[in-house]
Amino acid sequence: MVTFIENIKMLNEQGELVETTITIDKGKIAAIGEEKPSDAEVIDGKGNFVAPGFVDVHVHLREPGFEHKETIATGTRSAARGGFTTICAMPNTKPVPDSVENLEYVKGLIKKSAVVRVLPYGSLTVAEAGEKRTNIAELKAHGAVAFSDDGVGVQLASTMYEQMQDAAKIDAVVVAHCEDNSLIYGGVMHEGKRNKELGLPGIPSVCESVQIARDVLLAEAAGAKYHVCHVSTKESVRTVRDAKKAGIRVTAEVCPHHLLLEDMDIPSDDANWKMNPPLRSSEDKKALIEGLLDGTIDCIATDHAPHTQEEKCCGMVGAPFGIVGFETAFPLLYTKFVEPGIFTLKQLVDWMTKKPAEIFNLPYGQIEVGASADLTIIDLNKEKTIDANEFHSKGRNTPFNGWKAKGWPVMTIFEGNVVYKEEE
Ligand SMILES: NC(=O)N[C@@H](CC(=O)O)C(=O)O
Ligand SMILES: [Zn+2]
Repeated sequence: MVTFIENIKMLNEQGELVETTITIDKGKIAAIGEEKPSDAEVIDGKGNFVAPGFVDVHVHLREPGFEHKETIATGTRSAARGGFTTICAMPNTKPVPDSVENLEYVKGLIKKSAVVRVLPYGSLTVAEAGEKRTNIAELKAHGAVAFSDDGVGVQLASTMYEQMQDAAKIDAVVVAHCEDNSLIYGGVMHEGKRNKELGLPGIPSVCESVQIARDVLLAEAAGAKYHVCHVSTKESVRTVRDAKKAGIRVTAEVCPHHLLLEDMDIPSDDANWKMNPPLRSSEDKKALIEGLLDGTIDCIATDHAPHTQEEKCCGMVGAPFGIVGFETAFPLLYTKFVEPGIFTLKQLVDWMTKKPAEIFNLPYGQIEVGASADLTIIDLNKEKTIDANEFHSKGRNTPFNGWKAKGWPVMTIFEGNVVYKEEE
């Protein structure tokens, strides 16, 4: 069946919005800017903006093992509502995809219930325990998109180095949650001014940056492609910038919440403000924005990390780290950065589509003839108050509840099929 989207605007290379049409045939983009084929089913774009389906390289779907927090079905419906059509699932599940058998099991679950494309990570170590190395060549051959022990840092330099050496041989990307366990000090938020006011234990910035510094040197020695998860501090940005200047193959992501919030915004001992890495200082936030703008940071990833309300009920100490992200990412970033002219619309869209796809060598994130028909239609003028109770995710854990934002996805198309449509 042929689908024809009319009355739609897309970004051109110059970053201007131009009116166009998109013809979809057998799940692929068949034509851009052409006339309606006679037999086509028509979607009225209502003058809205069409972006490539968003690509998120850092998400937690919780299944298998933690279905009380999220399932592949709810997580991917949440992704679709946020405009995401390709998401890379972190391996901190039970079991961890650390063997071909476990990876195949996870792939089977994805096949059964995902409504958007889910690309699973393989872990770097068995059970993400940091000790025994996984066979990444074998995992890559069975479809692991990249390799990470996200949720924890790889503590031993030798483990990281040896995995990077193996990754370099097969051109796989090593993706790191950077956190030195000896520098966490039982912290639940950033070590600065606000944690003292709230009487809560702090995590110093150096806990992150020291491991990035180690890893970029290991990546240089191994000749590996290395990607840093959720960069949160100014020292981390500087370290990545210096490493890039030195020719090291490093890329980095930043999360919406680290661009939008800082530790002083935390209103009280409320676990909906607890995530790892934590919200840092206002100088850190500024450095992250500068890092994106000067190309030090390559892309935006949500780190969608659902937890139950019971787990998040009773203050930060004892609650798990993490906040949900899919259903608020684009409108918040559009409202706070594109509307005031800090980012252009093209920059924001590229950081959420083309750029992450490039890092992981994925053939997605661009609207072009022959590509998978993964599209997000966005009403840039629509304003709405964020209501966590409306989320398609099981998670309600967000610090953005009650925020007003503009630029809401109204329809998400994955492989030519509508997987999300806003209720009118
Ligand atoms: N980011 C978080 O605060 N939590 C993530 C783990 C992670 O991404 O490090 C989770 O799995 O809950
Ligand atoms: Zn992490």
